[in-house]
Amino acid sequence: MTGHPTPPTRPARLRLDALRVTIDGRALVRDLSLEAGAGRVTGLVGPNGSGKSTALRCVYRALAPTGGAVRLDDRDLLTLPRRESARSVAALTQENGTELDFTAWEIVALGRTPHLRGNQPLDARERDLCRRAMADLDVLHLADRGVLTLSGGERQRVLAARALVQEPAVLVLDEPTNHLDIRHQIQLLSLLRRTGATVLVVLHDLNLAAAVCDRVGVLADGTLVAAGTPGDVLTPELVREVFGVDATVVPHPLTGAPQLLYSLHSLEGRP
Ligand SMILES: Nc1ncnc2c1ncn2[C@@H]1O[C@H](COP(=O)(O)OP(=O)(O)OP(=O)(O)O)[C@@H](O)[C@H]1O
Repeated sequence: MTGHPTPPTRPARLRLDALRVTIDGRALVRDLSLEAGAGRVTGLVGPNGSGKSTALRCVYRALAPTGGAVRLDDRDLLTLPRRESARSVAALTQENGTELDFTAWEIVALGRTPHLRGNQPLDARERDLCRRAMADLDVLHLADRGVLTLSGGERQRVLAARALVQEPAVLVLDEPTNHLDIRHQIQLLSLLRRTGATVLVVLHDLNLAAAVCDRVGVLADGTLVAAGTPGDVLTPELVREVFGVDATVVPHPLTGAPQLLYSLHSLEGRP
């Protein structure tokens, strides 16, 4: 055996092109067009039920859209053989099954599956890759633990390591900071900026989105209502209109990124 056939993938430009999802006559995503630049971090934000996860599910092919296309560079992702799209796109989502009682190491190693043939074992580079991803996410000490015994945050970090070792061209993440304490939130988001992959990430925390994203798309009721840099998009007017919340926006004193300040009175006078 002379090593594995698939070299680390280069980032690809990801384009959602008039993406539409209709289920039981209800439009969950309406003609969504959004570009995630190669090697850039693009965020998707919006209220509960606005269609963020549904759009993301089309990208990692858990759901076939009713219309439109998902393009990787100029290839139509949805017509690629599953194995090929699995090599290009890694997903960290709320529906990653970890019900099997594998060890944390085994779960992370599964990230290499799309690159392997049959029962081919990991080579030295791949084992090193797994070790480094686990160290980066602070879970190397948990390598021999069964995932079912891990806390929510520990498990989330193991799944993040699994997505990273896939060395994908595109990384899609649905609320990746779920369960994570603030230190591990910052650790994961700063890792995202360093992967070099094209990242499309759903975040609820607008301040984290402003800190990590090059561009942000805002969904409301399945429709893209704004897209641009966090500074252009995350304005008090937009937050009021889309989320129904009064926010004060100030520049972060160290980075200049917009930071939204709320108070318990931010809903006052609103239905
Ligand atoms: N399979 C389905 N069948 C019917 N309705 C669905 C289905 N999947 C999602 N929906 C509905 O579509 C809407 C959008 O759901 P989606 O999960 O994409 O929202 P979201 O923006 O990710 O929300 P959240 O912030 O709460 O995670 C919701 O009203 C949801 O109830």
